[in-house]
Amino acid sequence: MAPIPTVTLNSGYEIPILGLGTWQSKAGEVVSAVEFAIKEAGIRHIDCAFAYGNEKEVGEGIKASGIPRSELFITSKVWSTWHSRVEECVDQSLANLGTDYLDLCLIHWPVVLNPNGNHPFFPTLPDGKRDVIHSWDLKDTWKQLEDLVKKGKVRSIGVSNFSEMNLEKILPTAEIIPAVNQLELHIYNPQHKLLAYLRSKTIRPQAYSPLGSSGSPLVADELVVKLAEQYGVQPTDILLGYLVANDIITLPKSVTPARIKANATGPIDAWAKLTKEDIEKLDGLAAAGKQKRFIMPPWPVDLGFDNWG
Ligand SMILES: NC(=O)C1=CN([C@@H]2O[C@H](COP(=O)(O)OP(=O)(O)OC[C@H]3O[C@@H](n4cnc5c(N)ncnc54)[C@H](OP(=O)(O)O)[C@@H]3O)[C@@H](O)[C@H]2O)C=CC1
Ligand SMILES: O=C[C@H](O)[C@@H](O)[C@@H](O)[C@H](O)C(=O)O
Repeated sequence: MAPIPTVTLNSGYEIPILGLGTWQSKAGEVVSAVEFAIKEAGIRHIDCAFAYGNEKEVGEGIKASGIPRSELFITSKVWSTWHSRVEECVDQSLANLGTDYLDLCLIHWPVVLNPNGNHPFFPTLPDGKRDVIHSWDLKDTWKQLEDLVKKGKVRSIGVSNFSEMNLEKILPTAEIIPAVNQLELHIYNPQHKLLAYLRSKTIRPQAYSPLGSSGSPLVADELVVKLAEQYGVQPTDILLGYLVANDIITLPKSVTPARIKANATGPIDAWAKLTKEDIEKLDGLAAAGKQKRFIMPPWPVDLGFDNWG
């Protein structure tokens, strides 16, 4: 099995271009999924988050794989109720994952939720809306992450779900430029303008929900099905290969062994087969009327994204 190619982050560290997503992977399924991904599918990159509530089981899967920690790339994310307590959040992720450092740690969302509200993860106000602290300055969250790099608890730091508007809130005072911005990226939400901005700042994009999230709805797209038939590959290979061809770090989630294996190998072959014209056609689908986001939590604030809502 050929190793999955890596790309270099602005921090100098290498990251495998394909990883395994773990959001909504049930505790009872994720241990064996992670073990299988590492042992049998050549996956070395696992995308986790404190808020997913399954990092302990992900850690068990990592341990069961028997692969040395130094060969793995593990990402976690600081949840919105922990912006004022970044180290506390990261320490819990480290303990759950059974490691003493993260390869990458992200701010999960550029929205701060009340740490003293009516729920530890999703506090709400009496009107049912999320209980957001509007006065918090995102650069203070970023500074805490920079301090964790200095302490050796995290190697690279980045953001997730940040528009240009929110990146501009941290970049002027940042000592460390974010290594990545993890975003919803796929054929129906390619965010071309934001990607050009990120590249101008050396920030690498990471694609979440590359298959359209739960149930992988994007596999039914007409052009994707046509290209898959033409090249004798799976529609998922076209969806993931398209992102990899655009130099985007891609994070498909699965708890199904055959799919985990297919997602780790197929896209690299598909990437080699896709022509410039194929990529241009896939790049143009959203502008031609198929623009769609699948992940739009009810944040009661403007995130500064095009095509939100
Ligand atoms: N930063 C953020 O805010 C976010 C980050 N993420 C990250 O990105 C990851 C991926 O995104 P996610 O939203 O989970 O969705 P994906 O686009 O990865 O789709 C996951 C779905 O596709 C199915 N699937 C996977 N592989 C195949 C295949 N080869 N053939 C058919 N179906 C397949 C899975 O089923 P099954 O598991 O049953 O096999 C699951 O239902 C997350 O798990 C998480 O790590 C996601 C959303 C937001
Ligand atoms: O990483 C996954 C997603 O960001 C997920 O954590 C959120 O969409 C969350 O369910 C929410 O409702 O805000």
